[in-house]
Amino acid sequence: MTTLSEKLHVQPGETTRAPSADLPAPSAPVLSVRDVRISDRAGDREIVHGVSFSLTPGRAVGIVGESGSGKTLTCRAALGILPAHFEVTDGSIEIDGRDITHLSQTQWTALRGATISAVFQDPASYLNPSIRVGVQVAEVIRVKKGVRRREARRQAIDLLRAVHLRDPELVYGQYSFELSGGMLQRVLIAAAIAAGPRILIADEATTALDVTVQAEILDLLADLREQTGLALVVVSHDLAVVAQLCDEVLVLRQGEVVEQGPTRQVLHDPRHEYTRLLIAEHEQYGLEKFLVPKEDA
Ligand SMILES: Nc1ncnc2c1ncn2[C@@H]1O[C@H](COP(=O)(O)OP(=O)(O)OP(=O)(O)O)[C@@H](O)[C@H]1O
Repeated sequence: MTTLSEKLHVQPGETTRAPSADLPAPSAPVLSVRDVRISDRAGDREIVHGVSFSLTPGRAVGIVGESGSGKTLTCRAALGILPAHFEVTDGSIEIDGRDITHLSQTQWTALRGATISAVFQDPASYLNPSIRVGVQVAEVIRVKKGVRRREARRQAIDLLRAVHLRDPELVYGQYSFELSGGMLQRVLIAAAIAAGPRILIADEATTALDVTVQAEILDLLADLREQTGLALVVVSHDLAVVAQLCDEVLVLRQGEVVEQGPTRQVLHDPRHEYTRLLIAEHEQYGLEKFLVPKEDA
């Protein structure tokens, strides 16, 4: 069975980022996506028709749009894990100023996890049901940081505490079936931030959770962003999630960015008919409670 390290695409040799004179200034973008186009070679069709955004540390960008609009493919391109026969056919993706669209698998292993990481929907599917969850997080730490098992265990417990799991020692020894969906997503977030990435992609990470737990996970992501300068890419079909977390939003429809701008501006004063439609659909879920009136913003 594949391990959590493999599922998170973590390879030995990835190390936690150490401060370096080579690092760009804190305000320089950690992620720049410029006019990225993604095609399906098998079907000979372009799926994503030019997406651009830029993310500096501690900022959050949201990508919203209907199912199949290309949100996940855009994220997978930034993670270097596009499905077979998909490729970036135009544009560029830079992480820390380095173009990553043509990296080899080996070059990717030095970057992924330690610089850019991700959490997806359905956290249970990323965990092995027959191994204690804490051991799986510790294994990610051991592989990434090359530390001994005892130290990896200590750091795993610290991380479980950092993602606000009550009684992290107890959780460390539990199996995935003993934990709720919200707890499992916290465990996955702990694993995703284990090597101190600068960018975290949260792709429908709260979609399967009930509203209260979803709010707690969103608070956790907001805390991480504030306290560690983590930059977030938040993919959601739920505008309320994006309204709560993101500074900027991109509205995707059929692979096309139909609207993009500061979240409040786009959600208060949508220019595109499709954005208006999305907002109308979400009003019943209480979107307005996340939107501070413009004059108070
Ligand atoms: N592994 C794959 N194999 C074949 N086609 C795919 C694959 N992944 C995505 N696609 C196609 O690419 C298009 C964009 O998919 P993507 O997953 O990026 O959409 P999305 O906006 O994230 O949708 P959802 O909200 O349903 O996840 C889809 O229409 C789908 O047909």
